[in-house]
Amino acid sequence: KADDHSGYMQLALDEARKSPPKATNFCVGAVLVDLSCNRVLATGYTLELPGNTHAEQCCFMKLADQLGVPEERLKDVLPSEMALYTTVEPCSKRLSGNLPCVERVLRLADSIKTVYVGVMEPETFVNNSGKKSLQDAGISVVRVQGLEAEILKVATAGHNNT
Ligand SMILES: Nc1nc(=O)c(N)c(NC[C@H](O)[C@H](O)[C@H](O)COP(=O)(O)O)[nH]1
Ligand SMILES: [Zn+2]
Repeated sequence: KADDHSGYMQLALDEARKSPPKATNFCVGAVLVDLSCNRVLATGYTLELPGNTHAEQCCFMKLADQLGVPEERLKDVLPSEMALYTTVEPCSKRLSGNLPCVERVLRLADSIKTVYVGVMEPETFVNNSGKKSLQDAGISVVRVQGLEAEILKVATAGHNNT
């Protein structure tokens, strides 16, 4: 159904709420969906897994773990029709210097057909969007409207919102 997107984005937002607020990142939630059977294969939220992990990264790491492969081999075992829902667009630059999520998504470009985002990344930390590199790789980037205020409130919970 066309309105599945807000359902999955709401699910991603529920995940984001679990993320421990931090001043140096955003609290984000992500959901990986197998479109062929409309099933959630993995969820993730910022800092869910040890280290300075991002929500999208956690989805991929958890799914790779479930499928018994390293994250780098995920592209060989993923179903061919996936969608990634993430409350904030995948990062294309990280102040920590860790591998941006756009790069992680690009590795899976044969499987991930569409990335649904709740908001584009605010310019708090970096001011470039990975939208174009995703689109250049044939991945659609679609805004899911309606949850922006809630998503941003959760995302910036660790920021001194003076
Ligand atoms: N899409 C997305 N998912 C996340 O889970 C997350 N935390 C961010 N946040 C983007 C922000 O730009 C980076 O958090 C800062 O640039 C600091 O970089 P680190 O997170 O320390 O690597 N963005
Ligand atoms: Zn990221």
